[in-house]
Amino acid sequence: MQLLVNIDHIATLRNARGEGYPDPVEAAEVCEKAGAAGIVFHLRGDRRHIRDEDVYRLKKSVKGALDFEMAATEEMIEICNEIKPELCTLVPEGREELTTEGGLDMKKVYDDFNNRVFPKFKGTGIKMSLFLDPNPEDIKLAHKLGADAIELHTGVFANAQDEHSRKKELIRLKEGAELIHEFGMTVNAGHGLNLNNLPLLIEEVPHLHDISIGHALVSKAVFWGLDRTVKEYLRIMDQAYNE
Ligand SMILES: CC(=O)[C@@H](O)[C@H](O)COP(=O)(O)O
Ligand SMILES: NCC(=O)COP(=O)(O)O
Repeated sequence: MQLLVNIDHIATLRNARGEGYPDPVEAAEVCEKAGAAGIVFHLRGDRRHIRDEDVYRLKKSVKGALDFEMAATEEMIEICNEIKPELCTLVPEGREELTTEGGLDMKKVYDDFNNRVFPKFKGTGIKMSLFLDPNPEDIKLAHKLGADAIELHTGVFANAQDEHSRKKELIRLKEGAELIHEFGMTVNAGHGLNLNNLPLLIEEVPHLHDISIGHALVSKAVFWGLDRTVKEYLRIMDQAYNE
């Protein structure tokens, strides 16, 4: 299991004043030095945070895993194929949304992904991941499509308002992870994770590989600094895993 830090919101802060700081590439360097295994970014169609030049600079600078999150548009496919990250995570993207609101609906996207999207990545060496809710039907279709990995959407678990709904979603995530693993795909997870909910996820959900965390980690770093914050995430991941 490894921590990948999403640096989108370093760019949000930079863009708020149109200055060149804080620099997401410098943030990525600090996170890797603190022990993160890699970096995640979401290049959105509206470029609200990460911009094209960040992506090219990240490609040059990041030493560990690079996870390129994107909508499956022709524009993004072209940039991703040029960058050749280790992992490409396809996510649904709504222009008006504040953040990604759910996983891909595989029934809706299957034909398009099968006929248009996946063929464009064939032979590139880029591993393909799909951002999904823990629905068995979606996971089965992702396997049929030939995905290498599934990133389980942990937002419902993270935002659960009461113990009952949190436990219910944890069971779905656990069963989802087991199914993904049975199919031989890598189990990744992310969205809305923080220092409070992460230990429970790790204790209950098996086979986790990449855990990607952005907004809460960057927010905590405003007070603690990135180095201390990344090290604290790594410490609690280690503790929860070994409990
Ligand atoms: C796929 C996912 O859960 C998040 O990485 C999300 O795509 C991040 O996007 P924002 O950073 O714009 O919220
Ligand atoms: N894929 C999830 C991610 O990169 C970070 O999501 P969040 O922690 O910003 O919600």
